[in-house]
Amino acid sequence: MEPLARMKELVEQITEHNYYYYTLDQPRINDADYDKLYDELVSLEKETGQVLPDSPTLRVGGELLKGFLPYRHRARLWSLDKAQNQEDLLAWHNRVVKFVTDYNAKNPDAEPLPHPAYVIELKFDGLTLNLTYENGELTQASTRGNGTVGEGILQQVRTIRSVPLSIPFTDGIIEVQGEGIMGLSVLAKYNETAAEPLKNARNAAAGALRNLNPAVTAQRKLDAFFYNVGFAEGVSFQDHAEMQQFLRDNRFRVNPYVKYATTIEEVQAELTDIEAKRHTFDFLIDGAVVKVTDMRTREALGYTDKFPRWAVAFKFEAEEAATVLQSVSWEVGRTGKITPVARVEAVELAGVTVQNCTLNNIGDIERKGLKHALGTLVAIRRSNDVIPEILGKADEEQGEEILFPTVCPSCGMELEQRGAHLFCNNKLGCRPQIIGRITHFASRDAMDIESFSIMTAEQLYDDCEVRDPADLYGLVFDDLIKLERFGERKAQKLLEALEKSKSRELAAFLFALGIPNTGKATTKMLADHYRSLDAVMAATAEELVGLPDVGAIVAESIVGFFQDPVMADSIARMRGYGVKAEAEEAPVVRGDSVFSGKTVVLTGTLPTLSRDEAAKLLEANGAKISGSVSKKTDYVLAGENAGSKLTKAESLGVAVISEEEMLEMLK
Ligand SMILES: NC(=O)c1ccc[n+]([C@@H]2O[C@H](COP(=O)([O-])OP(=O)(O)OC[C@H]3O[C@@H](n4cnc5c(N)ncnc54)[C@H](O)[C@@H]3O)[C@@H](O)[C@H]2O)c1
Ligand SMILES: [Zn+2]
Repeated sequence: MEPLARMKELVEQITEHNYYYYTLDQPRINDADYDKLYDELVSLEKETGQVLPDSPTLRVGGELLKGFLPYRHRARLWSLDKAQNQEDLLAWHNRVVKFVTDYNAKNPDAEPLPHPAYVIELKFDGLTLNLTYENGELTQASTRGNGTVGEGILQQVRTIRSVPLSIPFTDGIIEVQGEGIMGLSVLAKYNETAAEPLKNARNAAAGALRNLNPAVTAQRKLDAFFYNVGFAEGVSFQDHAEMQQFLRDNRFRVNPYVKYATTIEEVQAELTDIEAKRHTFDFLIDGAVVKVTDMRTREALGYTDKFPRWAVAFKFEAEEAATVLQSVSWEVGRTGKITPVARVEAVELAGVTVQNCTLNNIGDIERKGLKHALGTLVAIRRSNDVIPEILGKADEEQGEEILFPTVCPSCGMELEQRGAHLFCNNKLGCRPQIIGRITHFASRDAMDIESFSIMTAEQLYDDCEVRDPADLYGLVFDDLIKLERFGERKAQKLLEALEKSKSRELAAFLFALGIPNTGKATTKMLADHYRSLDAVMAATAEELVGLPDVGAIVAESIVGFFQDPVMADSIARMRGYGVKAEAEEAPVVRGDSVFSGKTVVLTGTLPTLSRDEAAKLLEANGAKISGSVSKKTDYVLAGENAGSKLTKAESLGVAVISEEEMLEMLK
């Protein structure tokens, strides 16, 4: 196709997408695909040296919605130049450095511009807000609109609790800019009871702020972060930090995640760090923004038609895509829970090919409006390190119905619905459940039965009638030797490993049992507290709820588990075979250490100690180890790739120490 014809086509398509995205808050394609079209247009314009008069590359944002009063911003609102990768970022940095060098050479008499230093902020994914304060009173709030004129949404913005209605600065008019957002936990909570669940926090925030009924906006419980003073009478700032301080002093919510860097290498390292942490924030970000800190340099650099030359948005790899939902299968887990697993048409997502997605449970399928979505386009997202999840339908088309099973796909037993989940209760006769339970029982953090794998569990189920972890202890040499791929040595080794496991301590044994809703931290705590299996088994729900990190659901799970005759019988048989499950001897505790009586949380990978070793060492010095960070935490011991616990510690002002510092403190 002729470049010009293709450009016309692209202008038309992008204009249409912009309308759906900016005006209706109902994007029809995902951002990655949109960016591809946009980039193609930009490069064609460069190649041909021509820009069509109605090209979207000339504009910021979109059309105004009728029903809102137009508002003319006192200072223009800009879009941001984009860097898709480190190379783009470096090119931007080089342009800035060159500009500053040339500028200083050309203006020998003026005070030279400083060597560029940068600030890195998160790029919040919500709706741009411009707030106007006159003599200290909030008098107007508007969307970005086309950058010059936006829509007045004062009534809507007033519903955001963190937006100040009046501020200490009362000497004239100022305009501050920020982003209206919906917290991810707020969105999840809203969706729990919503008749129509919201798919995405960005659209939820943008849609609420541009809803003509402020009562709807209020229900969404929005929040906002502010990052810029766009216009101010009689106020000027030397650098970004000073401007931020002004925002804070005037009680605007400024996001705590702000980093300063003096070299581009530091900027690059910071960007990598933010991308790794992106899922630990309770709000959506689609990148990070790098800005020159010095205000005189910003002014000298100036603006293009569309964006400031002193800032660049570093975009993260897309983590959302649309693809066809092909089928749904049902998997039985070790607790009997039935999980729907979706097969989708292969699609590229953040660098990996995705074919399977989780759907969580039947309640989730209904809540996300997916009941009739087979064969249609769905939106998928990769979150953290779990397998991708389906967010909802990607278009209006009706597909075939996803039929929910009434009997177990594996054993045929009738299923029971508990809450949003389906369960197969056939604990003694449902193969995948039993194999899952036995494999978990043998795993490293549990009974640590060496060389045991899921394959071993399958073989033992099929050929030795092992139906319960207790059956493992009844196995003899003659049973094992007849198994495929089992030689004398292997059979002997497994028997020895089983024998050895009988001495595993109580905490490991409790974890091995696989009590629903109880992880390693909880079973360890139970073992430390009760110090005997009989005492744990006799604990009441009331008693359990009084223990750290145990809520009503966990307490009920524990009590219910030990009341189940199948489990009680299994435990009795194991003890009959000689499984001890005794508490570890209480370590000798030093009372005079700095950690004595302190609560410590461990996170990330430590340079020399394993987390367990560090925890033991701290406990021997009188510390209490906890699984979650709160105001009561005294120290967070953080290693590499520390995630949300570190972020939380920083936001609560809890002391963060490294392994080296801990060892120093123990001297
Ligand atoms: N899917 C679609 O149909 C569709 C359509 C249009 C645009 N888009 C997406 O939107 C992007 C373009 O968006 P744009 O021009 O509205 O915005 P932009 O990416 O150019 O970014 C500018 C905006 O970033 C926001 N921002 C967030 N944090 C900030 C910070 N710390 N400092 C400064 N600004 C910050 C501001 O609100 C500002 O208006 C595209 O790349 C595309 O991904 C998607
Ligand atoms: Zn079953």
